[in-house]
Amino acid sequence: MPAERTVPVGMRVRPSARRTTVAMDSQPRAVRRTNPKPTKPRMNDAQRHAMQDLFSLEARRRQELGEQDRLAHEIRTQKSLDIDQSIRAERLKSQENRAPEPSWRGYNDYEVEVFRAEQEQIQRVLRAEIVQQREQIRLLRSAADEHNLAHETMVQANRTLTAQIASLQEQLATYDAKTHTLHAEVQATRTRNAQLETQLSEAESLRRKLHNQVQELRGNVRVYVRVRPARNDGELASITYPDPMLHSQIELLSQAENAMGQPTVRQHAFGFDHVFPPQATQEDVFAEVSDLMQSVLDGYNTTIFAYGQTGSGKTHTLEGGANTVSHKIDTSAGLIPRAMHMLWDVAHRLKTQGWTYEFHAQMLQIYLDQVSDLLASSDSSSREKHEIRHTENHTNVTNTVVVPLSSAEEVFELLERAKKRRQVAATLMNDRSSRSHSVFILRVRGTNSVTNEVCDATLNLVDLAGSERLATSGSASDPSRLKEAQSINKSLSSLGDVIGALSSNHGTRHIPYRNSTLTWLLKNSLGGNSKTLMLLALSPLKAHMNESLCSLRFASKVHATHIGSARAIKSSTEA
Ligand SMILES: Nc1ncnc2c1ncn2[C@@H]1O[C@H](COP(=O)(O)OP(=O)(O)OP(=O)(O)O)[C@@H](O)[C@H]1O
Repeated sequence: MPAERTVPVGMRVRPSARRTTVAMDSQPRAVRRTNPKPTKPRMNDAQRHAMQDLFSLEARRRQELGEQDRLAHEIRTQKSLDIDQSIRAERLKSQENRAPEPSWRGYNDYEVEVFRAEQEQIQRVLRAEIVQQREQIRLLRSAADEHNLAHETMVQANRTLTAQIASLQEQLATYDAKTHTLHAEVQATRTRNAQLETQLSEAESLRRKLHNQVQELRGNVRVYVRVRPARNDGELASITYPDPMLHSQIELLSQAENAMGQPTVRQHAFGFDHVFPPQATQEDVFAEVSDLMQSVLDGYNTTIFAYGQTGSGKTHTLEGGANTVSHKIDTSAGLIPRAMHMLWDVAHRLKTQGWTYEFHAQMLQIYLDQVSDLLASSDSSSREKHEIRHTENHTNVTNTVVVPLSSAEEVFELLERAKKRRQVAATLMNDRSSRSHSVFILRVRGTNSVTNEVCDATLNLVDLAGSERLATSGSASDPSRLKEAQSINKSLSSLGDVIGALSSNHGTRHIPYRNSTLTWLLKNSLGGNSKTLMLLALSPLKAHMNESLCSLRFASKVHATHIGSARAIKSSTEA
């Protein structure tokens, strides 16, 4: 195996390696010089292989080093080429810009200068970018802050609204529950009210029924008292109504003197079927009278007479402020128009049970004890003589106008016609005082096509002349007024006599109906076969206290009268 080794082409041998080679070469020569031919050391195969590996490793290492040197050389070469190229480019650029020639200090300085300039330029650009970025970051942060703040506010507002919604929902639920409870309560109250109304209505019907029974047992004379409201026309009397629930009592306090001549107060208490205080309306009064209208359709003769001193409200109660324009019932309408409307209404309802009713009206006046016809023409009235005739159940007055009525409204025209003919004269107590008795007579005939029943009844509504005494009315000084007052008082006292006789009559005693035209006309209405209502009108004034007491005493007498039980007048069309 040779001691020299071959170096690959292009591979530079390092000095150390060369030295090693020299040492290796010199040593064997010296050995060769000093020693006789040495015996070749023998290497075994393993050593030989190790050596071969060593050599091949060394060869590879050297090859790699040479390769690295070659690459480094190429890079340097390339770099110097690049620098030359950039120098040429810079020269061209400077020539183009006519910039002063750079002060050359060699390639390295120039390279450093260019590099520094580039770096400074890059730094400037980067700094500017940094500044821009910072500004953008600052703006973004500020926007983010604002956004965060707005978000926070919205979150807060949202939280508040959510809380409010929850609270409102809670309130709503409470209200719902309350409403539900209230609905249930209202429903229960309505049911209870309906029950109470039914009970009340039943109780009212029972009350009226029992009341009618009591009236029939008492002989069918009812007495109602009505005190008219004050009209600023004087000092008020002391009048009280002790039983506001039953409305049946009235008490008056009067000034008097005792035996010693000292002033004392006297109490006068009266009881009637009903007492209406001044605040009672026309409707209230009619409500207590309306059952009598049903009695008329059932065939009972019925008489209502208004009694009381002048100006106490008799005409107002019976006729009221009749609405002559529309002929409708308004609040001031009195008993007569209301009664007519009710009769027509009930008659209309009874049609379904086969009843057909006919109505005929008359209006008479008794003035100076003479009957006259308020519906007759003015000429005939003065000439005609009227005679009162009684059959068993009915009373007829000859030569009087009987008007068939086809509607309730027609009665307003009759009242107007009658009012014009009624004798009205001025007195000291009432400047439109009615100096005559007026009688509205309604004949009712009902026939039933199913049962063939016939009902005949008469309704008398009597507006009596003022009951005042001669001294207080001022009639004494005027002969014609005196004659009127005497006639009025005579007929009213005859009425009292008849009622007195009826109350003490047991079927044997003579009843003085003929003592006055008034009592004779009302014979069938007072005699026991009819229902009678006396409506006493009272003045509320202290100045009329004595007249009021007289009227109350007379009404008490009537109230105490028993004149038998009324019976309906019924027959059959088949008879
Ligand atoms: N209840 C009342 N409400 C309102 N005003 C009333 C009432 N009663 C009577 N008046 C009024 O009192 C006045 C006299 O009443 P009215 O003419 O009815 O008395 P009278 O008793 O009929 O009198 P006379 O016997 O003189 O005819 C009238 O103006 C009437 O309107």
